[in-house]
Amino acid sequence: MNRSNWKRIVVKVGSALIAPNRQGCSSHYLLSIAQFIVRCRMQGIQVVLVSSGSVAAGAHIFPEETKKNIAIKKAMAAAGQTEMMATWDKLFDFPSAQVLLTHADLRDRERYVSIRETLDSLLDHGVLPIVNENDTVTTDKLKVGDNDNLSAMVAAAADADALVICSDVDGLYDKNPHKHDDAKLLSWVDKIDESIYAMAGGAAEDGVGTGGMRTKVEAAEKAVSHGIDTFIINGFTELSFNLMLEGQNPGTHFQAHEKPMKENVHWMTHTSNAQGEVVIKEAFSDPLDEGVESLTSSEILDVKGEFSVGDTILVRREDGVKLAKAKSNYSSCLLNFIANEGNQKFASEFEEKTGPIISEQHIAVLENK
Ligand SMILES: Nc1ncnc2c1ncn2[C@@H]1O[C@H](COP(=O)(O)OP(=O)(O)O)[C@@H](O)[C@H]1O
Ligand SMILES: N[C@@H](CCC(=O)OP(=O)(O)O)C(=O)O
Repeated sequence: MNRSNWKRIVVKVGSALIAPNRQGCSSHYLLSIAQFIVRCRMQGIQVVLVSSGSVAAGAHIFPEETKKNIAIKKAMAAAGQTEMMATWDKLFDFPSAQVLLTHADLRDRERYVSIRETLDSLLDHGVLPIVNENDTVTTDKLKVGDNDNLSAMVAAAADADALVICSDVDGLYDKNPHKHDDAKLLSWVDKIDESIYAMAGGAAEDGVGTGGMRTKVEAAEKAVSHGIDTFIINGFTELSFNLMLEGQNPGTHFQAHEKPMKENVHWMTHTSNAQGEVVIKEAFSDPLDEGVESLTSSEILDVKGEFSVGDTILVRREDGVKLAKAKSNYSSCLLNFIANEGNQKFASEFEEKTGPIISEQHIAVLENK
């Protein structure tokens, strides 16, 4: 494991580590993680901490029967966030900073750049950013939903060299080690495909956490395509961190792509959320790779969702294959109007003046065609 080029890393810590019995936060398992962070900083490696645990920390404040209510769950998070931050802050003799984000922040290009600038400022002044999802304001449309994927988006925004995801198992196994005694640890993954996802299974089963091994693989896929080495390690054992500091891999190492995606293409592919989609004629799809100006309203069969100029949309082929994600230069309302066959004369003149439907500067052609 080549750790020599690490200048900045992101460490993700799940609920089970910071609120192990869901009766508030405990630093019991955090001491070795805090020591790892301190020793990284002493070696000149900047660290961003992504910490779950606010919901788990706040859970005991609310009656058991109310905990399924989403508004109560958000209140739990708000109440627990203070305790989560305080639990971490008292372990360090340097300042920490609360960074609360939603997916709405990360998928907005202007805010994404602003987040990067703030993280750079904090890190350059020796402050430890402690990132969590801003559960108080999230909705189904605005949230990332799990801190595994959030940590990968933060690692991309921070342009980190490595992402270390702390789990309650040693890493990714070929099947769930809690259900199969013969499960074998994968110490190295150089290609994340359906076979890897099949090993990870479904969503988390522990209640207050929201990740699971699948979201960790999703996070790894996002990070490695940005050129970020990703590790899943056992956060409960000090040995994991000692081995990491010695340049050894204690868990599962997902190899960073040698040729990472261009930054804006990665953002469009893995962070930006499509607010709607256009369905195009099957016969058309090939020239999409030859230039976006060839996509005109005459090729559009359907416009789905409501979106504005500048929003990200999905370009889907008639047979359902996702072709690209791109910034739309037209609103859904206008596209519906010009895609209507009765308006073709107006449409061609309008498009001639206004320009291509999707932006050539902000497009990610999707590989899973
Ligand atoms: N193939 C697998 N390898 C490792 N863990 C797996 C696998 N499939 C499912 N799991 C489950 O995923 C859990 C780890 O994810 P999660 O529940 O989010 O906990 P944490 O966030 O604390 O790591 C493991 O405890 C295990 O029960
Ligand atoms: N914002 C939430 C994150 C929940 C979450 O992702 O939990 P986990 O799967 O344990 O990392 C919280 O602080 O509880």
